[in-house]
Amino acid sequence: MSEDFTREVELGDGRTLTIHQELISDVGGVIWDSALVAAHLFLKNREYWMDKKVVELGAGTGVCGLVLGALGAEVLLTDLPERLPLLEKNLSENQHLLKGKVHAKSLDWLKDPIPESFSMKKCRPRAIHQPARITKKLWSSITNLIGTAEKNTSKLVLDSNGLAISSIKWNDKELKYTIESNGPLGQKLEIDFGSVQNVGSLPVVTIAYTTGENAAALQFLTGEQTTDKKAPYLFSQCQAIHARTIVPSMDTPSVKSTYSAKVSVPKGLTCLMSAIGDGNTESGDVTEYKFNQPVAVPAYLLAIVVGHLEQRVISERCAVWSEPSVAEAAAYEFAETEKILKVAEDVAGPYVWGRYDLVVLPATFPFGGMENPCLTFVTPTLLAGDRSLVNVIAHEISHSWTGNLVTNCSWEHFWLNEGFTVFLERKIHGRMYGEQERQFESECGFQDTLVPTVEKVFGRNHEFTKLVQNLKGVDPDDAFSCVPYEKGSALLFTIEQLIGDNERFEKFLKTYISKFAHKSVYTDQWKENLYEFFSDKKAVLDSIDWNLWLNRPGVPPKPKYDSTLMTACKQLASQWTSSEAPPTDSAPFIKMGNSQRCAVIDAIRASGGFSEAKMPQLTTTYQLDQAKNCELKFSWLMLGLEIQWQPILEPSLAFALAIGRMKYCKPIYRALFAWPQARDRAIAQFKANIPNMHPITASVIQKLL
Ligand SMILES: CC/C=C\C/C=C\C[C@@H](O)/C=C/C=C/C=C\[C@@H](O)CCCC(=O)O
Ligand SMILES: [Zn+2]
Repeated sequence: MSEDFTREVELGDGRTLTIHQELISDVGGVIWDSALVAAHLFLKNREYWMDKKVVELGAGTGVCGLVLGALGAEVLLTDLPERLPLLEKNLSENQHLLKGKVHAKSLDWLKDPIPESFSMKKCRPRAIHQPARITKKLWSSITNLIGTAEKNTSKLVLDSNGLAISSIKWNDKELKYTIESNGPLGQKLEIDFGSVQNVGSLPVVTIAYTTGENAAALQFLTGEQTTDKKAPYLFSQCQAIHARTIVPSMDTPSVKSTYSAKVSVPKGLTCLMSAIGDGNTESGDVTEYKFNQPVAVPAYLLAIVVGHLEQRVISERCAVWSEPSVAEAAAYEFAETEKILKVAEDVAGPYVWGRYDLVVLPATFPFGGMENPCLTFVTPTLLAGDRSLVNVIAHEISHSWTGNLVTNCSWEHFWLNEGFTVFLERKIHGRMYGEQERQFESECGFQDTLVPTVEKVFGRNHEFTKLVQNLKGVDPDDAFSCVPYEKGSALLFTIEQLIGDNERFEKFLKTYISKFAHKSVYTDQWKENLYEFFSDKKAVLDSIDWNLWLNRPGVPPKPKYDSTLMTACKQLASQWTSSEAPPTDSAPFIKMGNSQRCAVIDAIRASGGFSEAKMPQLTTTYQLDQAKNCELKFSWLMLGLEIQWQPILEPSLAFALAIGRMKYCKPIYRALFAWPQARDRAIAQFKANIPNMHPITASVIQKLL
């Protein structure tokens, strides 16, 4: 919509407020309507407001401020400096209607106290009660180099979701465009080139837009919600289909493009992106950062983080960024990053991305890690203090080849990203800690993660237990699980065993990566390449039931693992499950590595029906309630929840509240919602915490209800 328009707000006493669209023009129709809805909600609760001395509204609430002013309230509106002229213009145009005083002042979001989001119990339209934060709308205009348009190109179709487009130009000429709903997947933005001649080979389209208030890819945190509780914070999560909530794009992994960006943030905050930093300049109270990503990437790998960050150098090409209070812990935890990267290059080939930095995000980050190029995002739950969870770093580093270089062409073939990456991650683990460890990690993944997910979470006939899935009409976030990771890596493990030559299989991996680098692939392309490389092993490959592995639901045939380490775990577990007199000596457990300790607890879980009576002794013998390692703590919590052991309730609620990593909070909430005695408390806790949760996490947990 590019025409200007005004909206009327009936005040209910014969007077009408006229409000120009440009007051919130930078967010356009979507938010404009929610602001009007909020205004009408305010009107419905006028008596509630009239007893307020001064109502203080956060950013983006000018419309409601006007309504309250018209009703006689004294209102103090804070908003971003660049919006004040709009606000003041609207105030003066409606001055004759304002019974109360409405003041507008510039929001200095680093210094101003966050306006108390007053407790308007009766109606809390979320769009209103956002305390003043980092600009809720990510102002941006992008210049899209569309590249050489085909001769008869007349239209460009992009994905959008909640973006407020204010103009689209070809060089300086306005282009016509339409926005059509695409259901829950957002909107289809169709730009019509037909009205202009093709000027030269590099048509440049400039789209001026802003993101919506609730862009799913973005989490805005107030200072209070960060680890250090100092400065506001912003981070993105675009995978799988959220890039379209922050940039008009071909939001599919089958399209790749380079990108550059200029980002202005308030002085004192650092901005990083999934790209190479290209310097920054300060002017006044703003710092402008420039970035360049010269390697073509799919839209889901666009990433940005803004916060009070400190850097710790690990090597010439590796560093870790975090809020100051965790900087030393992060530097220690991830000190081996360069070593892991070198092993990965040996397995997969040259590292093409230049830098490999890590940024430790606040606890609301929904995933263990996200493989954003040049800048892996990680959860603070990896800060175990003993480097016992750096397999996630090996995983995200491996994505530099499988996923970021060779990319699944669509989310139905997600296993080409994740199954291969888990396989590479464990190859690195094997190189660093021995083949038995690789076999053990692989068996844990199959036995303790894949099997319970298929059998207990989805059911063995569920579509999402297939390797290649049909996701038509499905939000990939809802289909996300360990299946592509563990079923995919188990298939590769099986093939490698059948080929009977690990070295030769690793050569195949390297060749496959080199052949499909910078491309997007689908399963049959990979399979064809496999047969080509092992043309002398056709009979062996034909012995694989491909339809069962690729297209059938359920648990696949279990590969043959070296179970030396797993057997030790199962033996210790059986001392707890089978004998009346469980062990009292913690030494055998303490001597084990963290993965083995988790395997002991998971084996007890898998035995089914572990006696509640033994939980106190198990907990104290191994001090599980004090576990610093989140993987071990999670296994213990799930054991207690699965047998509905009363003392597990409080620690489970506390863990799910503090940790936004879905690998943990989703199964914990699912178990709490299924426990009659815990359900109401868990639902109340979840709903109260939604404003502090990542939008993706909140949406996924909401669907468990
Ligand atoms: C079959 C599902 C198809 C596509 C799903 C794609 C993306 C789902 C979206 O939710 C994003 C997932 C991001 C995952 C990031 C990191 C993982 O590798 C680790 C997740 C588990 C963990 O927390 O360790
Ligand atoms: Zn991954």
